[in-house]
Amino acid sequence: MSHILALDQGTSSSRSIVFDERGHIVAMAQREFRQIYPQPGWVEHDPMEIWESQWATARQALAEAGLEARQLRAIGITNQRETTVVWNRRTGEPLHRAIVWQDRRAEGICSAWREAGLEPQVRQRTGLRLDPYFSASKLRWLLDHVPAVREAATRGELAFGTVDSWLLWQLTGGRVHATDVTNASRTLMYNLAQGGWDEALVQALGLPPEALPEVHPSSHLFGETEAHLLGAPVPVAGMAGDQQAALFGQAGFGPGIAKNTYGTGCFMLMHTGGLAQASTHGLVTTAAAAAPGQGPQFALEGSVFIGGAVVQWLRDGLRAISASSEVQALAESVPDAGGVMFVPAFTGLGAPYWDTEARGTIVGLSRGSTVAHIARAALESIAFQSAALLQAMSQDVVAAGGERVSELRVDGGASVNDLLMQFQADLLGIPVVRPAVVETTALGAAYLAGLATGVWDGPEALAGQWRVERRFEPTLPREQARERMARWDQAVRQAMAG
Ligand SMILES: Nc1ncnc2c1ncn2[C@@H]1O[C@H](COP(=O)(O)OP(=O)(O)O)[C@@H](O)[C@H]1O
Ligand SMILES: O=P(O)(O)OC[C@H](O)CO
Repeated sequence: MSHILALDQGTSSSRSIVFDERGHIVAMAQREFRQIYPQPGWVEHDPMEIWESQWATARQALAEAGLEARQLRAIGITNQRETTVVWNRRTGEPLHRAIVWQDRRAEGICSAWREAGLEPQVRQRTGLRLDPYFSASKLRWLLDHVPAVREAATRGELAFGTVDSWLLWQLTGGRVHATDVTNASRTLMYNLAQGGWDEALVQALGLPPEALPEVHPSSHLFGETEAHLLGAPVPVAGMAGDQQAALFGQAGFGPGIAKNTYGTGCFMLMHTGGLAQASTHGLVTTAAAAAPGQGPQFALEGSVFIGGAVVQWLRDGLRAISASSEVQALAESVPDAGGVMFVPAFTGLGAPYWDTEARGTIVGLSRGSTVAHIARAALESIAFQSAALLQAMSQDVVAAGGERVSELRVDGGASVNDLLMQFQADLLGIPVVRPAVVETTALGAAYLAGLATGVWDGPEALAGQWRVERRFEPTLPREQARERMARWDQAVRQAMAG
């Protein structure tokens, strides 16, 4: 039996999972690490904590699987995307804490770029928008504010990377500085149509091209780990950003397949095949992970900043529940939200609205409203935001003469909530499908690594491994679903107004 180790470096924890060749989980280890909030709107991680927590879970998962490193066929890496790490390529020393994707400090840099008229070329070349979410503005902030970063750049010693590159650098003992197309496509510097760093754009953004990693396909032999780290060298043969890896792990290998991950935020991706389709409805275009021989693949993506995090707010902010798992029972204790609408725009609104100024809003309260109605409205807000993404995707797809999505594949921590999944199906009017293996992110990374090392011949062999655990069929009449969406849109307008 062949085994693959997937390293899943997420925003709040590092996880390592050993899979066998049937895609079954053999062992898993997880470790949380520090979230650092130096100022409101800023979020940082310590790059050494990222690496050490990841390395520790890799050793632990191997031990729990009862395997030695030499018995592994390959390692696949998947990671929180956009998060920006800078280090000295001569000494290997990090030059600053990692600036996390959620961090909004580069807003001023983005507005200056917008004022300089860069937005149209950024959109056209990278498929993204000028938003501090993406890496380039974070790198520029580091160059502008941290003398050590600027000096390293002047000496040609600066290395920039997203978290995949940083882990690969550590795993290979500083021998390999590389990334994959999916991570590169989240930096604002990658040219989707040409496939590679966009030198003219990198120059226009005032960034040093020699600091960038080499870009390779996601299923590729990136390098071998240093023998002493795990006990034997192991090929690193797959790398992808976590949302693209999840699409791959959901057997999203070709056009028309859509998945939504319900974690802290929600990330919906729809595969568009070999076509890098531009969105005219507030989504971004991104590289999808591809199997060897498939050629470049793309997806439309929408990100919701506050998804499952609204349940954390019910727990920690409102103290309405003491554990996230209690939210379903509280919400089900009332037949509906009683007219309450909750827009959790705590940090502004992401796709498809893109409004940094919007703030959390609860409307429709009456004398009869209780905390149960608010909890129900909070859960519903996750589904409303996701429905707005799917609506935008359908509009884009139909405008390009394509087919609407026929079902939504789901995963992530909040996808265990049956009430939420049923409401999602009701709003969308299409089935919502939850697979048996919900660790789709790590599975996708394992698939990419296994495909590059001959564990599987091609995506056809993997499509057969995808199994449905539960299918939620829509039951709400479409007219009622439309009315509810209209009320949601109205509540969003109120959140955006103030
Ligand atoms: N039963 C539940 N119902 C709704 N949300 C839940 C439930 N259990 C966990 N969550 C939410 O899921 C999120 C965690 O999901 P996870 O996929 O681990 O997130 P991440 O990868 O972003 O850290 C948290 O925001 C939590 O509030
Ligand atoms: O680490 P996660 O699962 O919260 O995912 C973060 C995303 O990749 C950010 O774009």
